[in-house]
Amino acid sequence: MAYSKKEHYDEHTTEKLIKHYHGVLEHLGEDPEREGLLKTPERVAKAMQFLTQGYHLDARSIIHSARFKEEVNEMIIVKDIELYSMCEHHMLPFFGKAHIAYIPNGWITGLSKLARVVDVYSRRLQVQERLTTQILEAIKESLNPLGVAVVIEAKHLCMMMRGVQKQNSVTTTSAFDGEFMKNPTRSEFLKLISTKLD
Ligand SMILES: Nc1nc2c(ncn2[C@@H]2O[C@H](COP(=O)(O)OP(=O)(O)OP(=O)(O)O)[C@@H](O)[C@H]2O)c(=O)[nH]1
Ligand SMILES: [Zn+2]
Repeated sequence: MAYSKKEHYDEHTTEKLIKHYHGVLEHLGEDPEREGLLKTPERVAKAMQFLTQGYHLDARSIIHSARFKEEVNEMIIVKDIELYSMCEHHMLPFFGKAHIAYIPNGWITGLSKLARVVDVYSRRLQVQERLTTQILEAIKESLNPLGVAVVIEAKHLCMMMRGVQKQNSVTTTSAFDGEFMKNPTRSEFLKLISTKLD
């Protein structure tokens, strides 16, 4: 699949979504013809395509586009990668941070590519657990590292704005592979992601 940095708006999809969101506004008791809402179906159609653009991106080709041979055997961590996703149950946002680490085995990748991989899988309808393991699997398959670790901390609007209405709960999910299955390596990673940079 081609890897493009452009926002993805498909004309045909936009036209179809506009009709649906026009209907949604009506069903919610709004007047889609009032001035403030005239362009809303089109705006929402484009916003939703932006927020789900991950379906058109391929994480493995992103990593392969900046994969370098390098004899490094130390843990590489990129932490506090902000993410915005949407829960597949309510189509409401969940947002937070991802922390990624890997121990290379001959190959490294561009640091920004790890953040792009987070976007590839977060810009879809998701559950946080699957998002976490998909990121791990893409790094594992593309770099064949000695170990990979992914931790995601997120707040879910479906638990804040509606439903149980809990404003302060944070969900943490994690996935570990290879060296990170061993306690000392995992502990070092968890310690390093909990320290703050000033
Ligand atoms: N495991 C998991 N659950 C999620 C995630 N995002 C939302 N949920 C949960 O998905 C569940 C869906 O439960 P349902 O009982 O079918 O839906 P609901 O009646 O709207 O549930 P409430 O949110 O409890 O009102 C809820 O418990 C949500 O909190 C996620 O990323 N992972
Ligand atoms: Zn939800």
